[in-house]
Formats: sequence, C-alpha cells, structure tokens
Amino acid sequence: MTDSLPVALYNAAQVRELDARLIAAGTPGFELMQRAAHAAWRALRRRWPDEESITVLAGRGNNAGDGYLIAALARRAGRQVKVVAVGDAQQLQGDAALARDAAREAGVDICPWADDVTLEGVLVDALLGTGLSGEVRDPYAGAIERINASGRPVLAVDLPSGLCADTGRALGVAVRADLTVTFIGLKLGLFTAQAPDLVGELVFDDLQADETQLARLQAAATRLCPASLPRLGPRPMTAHKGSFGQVLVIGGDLGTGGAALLSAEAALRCGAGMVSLATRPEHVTAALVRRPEIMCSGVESTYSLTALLARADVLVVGPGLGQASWGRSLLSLAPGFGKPQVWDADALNLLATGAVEVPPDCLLTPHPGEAARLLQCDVAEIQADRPGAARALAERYRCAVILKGAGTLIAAPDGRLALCDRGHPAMASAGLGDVLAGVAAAFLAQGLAPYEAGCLAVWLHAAAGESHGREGRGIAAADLITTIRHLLEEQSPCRM
Ligand SMILES: NC(=O)C1=CN([C@@H]2O[C@H](COP(=O)(O)OP(=O)(O)OC[C@H]3O[C@@H](n4cnc5c(N)ncnc54)[C@H](O)[C@@H]3O)[C@@H](O)[C@H]2O)[C@@H](O)CC1
Ligand SMILES: [K+]
Repeated sequence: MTDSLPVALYNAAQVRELDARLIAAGTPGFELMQRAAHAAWRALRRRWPDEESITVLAGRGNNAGDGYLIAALARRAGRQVKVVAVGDAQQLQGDAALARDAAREAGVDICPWADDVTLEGVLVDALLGTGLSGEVRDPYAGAIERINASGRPVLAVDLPSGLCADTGRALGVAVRADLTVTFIGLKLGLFTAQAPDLVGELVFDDLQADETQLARLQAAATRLCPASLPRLGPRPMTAHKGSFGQVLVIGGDLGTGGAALLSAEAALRCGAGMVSLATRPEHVTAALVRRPEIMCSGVESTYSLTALLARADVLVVGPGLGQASWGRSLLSLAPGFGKPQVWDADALNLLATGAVEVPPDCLLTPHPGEAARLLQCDVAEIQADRPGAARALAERYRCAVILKGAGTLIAAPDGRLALCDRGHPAMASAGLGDVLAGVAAAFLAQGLAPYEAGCLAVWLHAAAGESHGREGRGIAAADLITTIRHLLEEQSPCRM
C-alpha cells in the first residue's frame, strides 16, 4: 500500500531544482546529505535489524556522498562496514568529498572496486542517483551486475542505480533492490516501466524540505491515491435512470463476443443509468441470458446501428470489434456521434491504420502494443519512455489517453499526467482491458470529463485487481466487476 506517499511526482531535473532551492533557502547541501543518510540508515535498521555487516558500493557523485555518510553512521553504531569505491574515491568533490572524509574519520574501511571484491551483509547501492545520464558505463555496469548476482539484501539510495528517474527504464542495467529510500521528492521513474520490479519496498523521506518550496514547483505528474482521485457526486433521492446516461458498447465480432459483454457489464455495475450493447446477432441470446439488464441488439450493418446511436449518451467502441469489414463499418459511425466516447482495442488498431479518425476529447485506452501502432514505433520505444508516449498520444489525437501496463499513465491533451502505482501481476489476463473501458464509460455517463473518468477508472480497476491478485493467478476479468463496484461506493458514496 502506498496511499501515505506524496501525490506529486517529479523528474530528475525538477528534483535537482528542489535541491537547489532548499540550499538557496538556507539548508546547506551537506546537511541535506546527512538527513538523507539518517533516513536510509533508519530504514536499513528497521528492515534488517540483525545484520552485522554492511557493504556500501559508492560512485563519485552526491549519491555516493549519501553512501559514505550511511557507512559512517553504521560504523559508529558498531557494525562491520566497508565502502567499495567504484568511482575513484580521490576524485570526489564538494559535499561528497566531505562525506568520504567523514566516513574515514569514523574508521570506515574504503577499498577500490575490483571484479572479485567480496560483498558482505546488506549491500547499500550508492552508485548512481538522479545524476545518471545515458546508458550505464563500466565499471558501474559490472558492479551493478555483481550486486544483482550476489543474492544479498540490497538497499538502494534514492533510486536503484541504473534506473532512469524520469521514465522508469533501466539504462542498460539497473540494481534490483529490496528496499529503496528516496529523498525530497518522489521520482516518476520509481513507479512505471521496469521500476516495479527493481525498486522493492519504497520509503520516502522529505529531508524536512520546506513545503512552500515544494508547492511552488510544478510536478511532472500526479500519483493517484484516494486523496487525489476525482469523485462522483452523491445522487439526489429524485434521481432516475435517465439522469446517469445511456452507455452503448459496440463490439463483439464472431469469436470475441465476451469482450463487448464485459465492457457493458462493467458500465452497468459502475452506475451508468442504462447500458445497451450492439454486437453480432449470434451473441444476443447468450448476452441476455447472462445480463438481462443490458439492452442487447444484433447489428449486421451501420443501418441498424444508427438508431441505437441516436439514443446513446456515451459510446464504448472497440472491445472484440475485430478489424474486418463488420467492425470497420460500425466504427465508421463513431466519429459523427458527437458525444463522449471510449476507444479501445480494435478501434485503436483501426485508428492506427488510418481507416478512421478519432474526434477530439475522446478517451483512448491503448496497451503498449496498441500505443506503438498508434505512434508508428516499436513497443520497446513506448516502454523506454512511457510518460513521453502517453503525452505524445494525448497531444497527437487531442484526447485523454490511458497507457496501460504496470505503472499505468493517464495523459490529458493539456499536459496533465497521472500515474497509478496500484495493481498486481495476476492482472495480466484477457478481458481486464474490456472491463476498464466499460468502467470509464460509466463515469463519462455520470458527468466526469475524459481525463478524470480515466483516472478514477484506472485506480479502482487496479485496486480491485490488487485485492483479487492476493489470491494468486487466474483472475477472471468478470470477477473484478463487483469489487470495483464496492470500491467505488467507498470512494464516491451514492448517498452521503
Ligand atoms: N544537495 C543535493 O543535491 C542532494 C543530493 N542527494 C543525493 O545526490 C544524488 C544526486 O547526486 P549527483 O547529481 O551528484 O549525481 P549522482 O551521484 O547520481 O551521479 C553522478 C555521477 O555519476 C556519473 N555518471 C553519470 N552518468 C553515468 C553513466 N551513464 N555511467 C556511469 N557513470 C555515470 C557522473 O560522472 C557522476 O560521477 C541524489 O540521487 C541523492 O542521492 C542527497 O544527498 C540529498 C541532497
Ligand atoms: K543508488
């Protein structure tokens, strides 16, 4: 659970700016470094109270400075401590050099890096922090590989070395930590792309930063948590089904009929006033048996869809739609709909082919593969800079975008960016995206704007997935729907 962490997420340049402002406002850099070392040392003792030996792997910048001061604290507490200087310890400058001297004074043994150096006890990774630029070079890359192969517990100082603070990408190679203690501001890169497998437990310490300095700096993104989520208002007693919109789901070609049904069921369970489903005639009976509340129509062509569109308030198009002529022709009516809509799955694939154009102010819900097709690049490029990809899609299509995957991002065309750090690997299962699209559509139908609907839907979906994920593999997407409904009621009660 990360609900107690701050909401603001920063990139490396912004954290450097925060450091500079704190120093200019009267807190010396060395004082901040001491506070950082105390915070890390506290976290180390709490996590590994009985560990007698500590090996600090230090680089050459201020991240190393933190490491030398941690070593000094551990030595003074009677632990057996060694610093392995991966960068030349003689070349340290400024506060980092002062920290090295403090470690020497405390009696810490400092030895140079060698491929066969012994790594004992808890390893403190103080190689690279926010100052990392470009792919990790040797000897750091070799040291990181040794840390990962050691099987020892690892505490990463500020962020796992090699992890890009802006994107969560491992720059060639990155430390796999059990515990990361991060300072001053949360870095966006701690939460997305490869980061969830590298950061381990995350502890944040603001180093007693002046809140007014923090407040003045525009954050790169907002971390979704109960306090920062949009809410649906309570319902008046006089409410009727027409007050909360009619969601129309279009999809479910032969062989993928369940996808559209999952979206429709999710929209129903998240409070849409009415839900209808336009699908292949072959699927109507089964859909009605499962959910008689959904108004289910078999559509062969655009002719029968036109009347359904005239009654709808919100559209979900794409789940199980296919890319053949049936799906293509139905999708061709969506741009003229003129009301809020969610484009998912094959609607996005058809958008990427240029077969159709999406109107502005829709909500697009690509996974990384679909995002790559939309931006005409490969998936690795999307994953290398997920915040950049989400922003680029939002700008290009003038739509809100949910870029799915661990550390899901929600981007608005005006530049707002939100990140969801909830979720569970058991959620890697077919049909969960269809549910998400339906949940978001229900929120559009209840008056939220696309970005806000996306944020609320993503968080509830991830939190529900987490609670089911605790039971292990094998989540069926439909299982999530009732849990999402309960979480929504906790977050946005129907009656106050
Ligand atoms: N006053 C401050 O600025 C504070 C900084 N703090 C710590 O300082 C860190 C930032 O310090 P720095 O800006 O000195 O940077 P780092 O210590 O993160 O890294 C800089 C060093 O890494 C090397 N380097 C950069 N890219 C590399 C690559 N691709 N391969 C190999 N080596 C590379 C540089 O040559 C330089 O020696 C934070 O992460 C945090 O741990 C904390 O002590 C809090 C206060
Ligand atoms: K580090």
